[in-house]
Amino acid sequence: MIEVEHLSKIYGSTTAIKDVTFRAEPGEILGLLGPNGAGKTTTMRILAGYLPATNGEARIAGYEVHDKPMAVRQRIGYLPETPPLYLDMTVAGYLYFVSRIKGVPAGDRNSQVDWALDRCQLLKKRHVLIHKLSKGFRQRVGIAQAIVHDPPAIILDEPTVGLDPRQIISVRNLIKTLAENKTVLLSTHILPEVSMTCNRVAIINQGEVVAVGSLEDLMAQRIGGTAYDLDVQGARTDIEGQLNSIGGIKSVKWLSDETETRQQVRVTSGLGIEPGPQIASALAEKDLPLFEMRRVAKSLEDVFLNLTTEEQKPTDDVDPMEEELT
Ligand SMILES: Nc1ncnc2c1ncn2[C@@H]1O[C@H](COP(=O)(O)OP(=O)(O)OP(=O)(O)O)[C@@H](O)[C@H]1O
Repeated sequence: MIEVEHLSKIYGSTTAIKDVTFRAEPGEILGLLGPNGAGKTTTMRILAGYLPATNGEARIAGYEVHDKPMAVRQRIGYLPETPPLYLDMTVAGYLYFVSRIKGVPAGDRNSQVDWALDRCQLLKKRHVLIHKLSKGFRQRVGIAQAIVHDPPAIILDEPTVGLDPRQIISVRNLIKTLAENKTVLLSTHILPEVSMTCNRVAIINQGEVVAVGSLEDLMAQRIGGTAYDLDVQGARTDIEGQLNSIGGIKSVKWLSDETETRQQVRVTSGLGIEPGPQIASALAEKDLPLFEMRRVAKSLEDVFLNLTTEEQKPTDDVDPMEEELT
């Protein structure tokens, strides 16, 4: 339903996005996750037909956004970061106005407005002036204007930014109900938004998509390695020698002072390698007493930091977990 292929946008000397490729299917909420300036808004504006791409293709329901702008506009609903609201209009008046602009036939406008008000739980606010609404309700009006013509694809730029926690929950729930029979693409720079709302994620950094997949897949692919924290007694050279004798160990990092008799050490394995049993037996082989061995869970936050900071790292071999240690 939403397809982006090798999309690039260059503003003067700034490459805002480069070779961006992803797709989202009906019933899916795809999160476009990236830090500020990553290129999320640029990608969405191109998809919504507000901005021409420099290269590549973007299609909505099979229609190329540049070649078929009218067909695309009928099939897409777009909520920009700042919703384009007319504050002196009533909620229903504004939605009626938007439905007219979006080409809803005159005879269908009232029913479409009622439908959008109902979907966004705004029926009780229909006669209220928009400037009297709270930020959360204004965001609902912003979403209602995006869906008033019942498009199959919805694009939401940072839909919960600036809302209080209760409003965030309510807007997230609304987005989930919308996705039951539509395709939703939403951008965010915060990871919890993705884990709470989205089925899949495309992580974008410095204009490039660095990973696409379900959260579970990304966790498995990107952090296939395993880390253990050990509390072991003995000389560092003996401990290190035994740990490095195990195949697939990527790094051995000391967490305690060398002078201590018991050493705290973090051992990290390479992708797809589970070193737990060998660690225990390698240390036992040299009579190095192991007091504690704890598997360190890596979170989605680690994956995000790893993916979005890769270019600033000195080498590819750096353990993503080192960031939390330094
Ligand atoms: N009109 C413009 N002219 C020049 N550079 C621009 C323009 N719009 C965006 N950029 C640059 O393109 C890059 C991507 O910006 P974009 O707004 O798409 O990122 P973003 O991920 O949406 O970030 P944010 O969450 O801060 O809006 C940034 O380096 C930005 O400075």
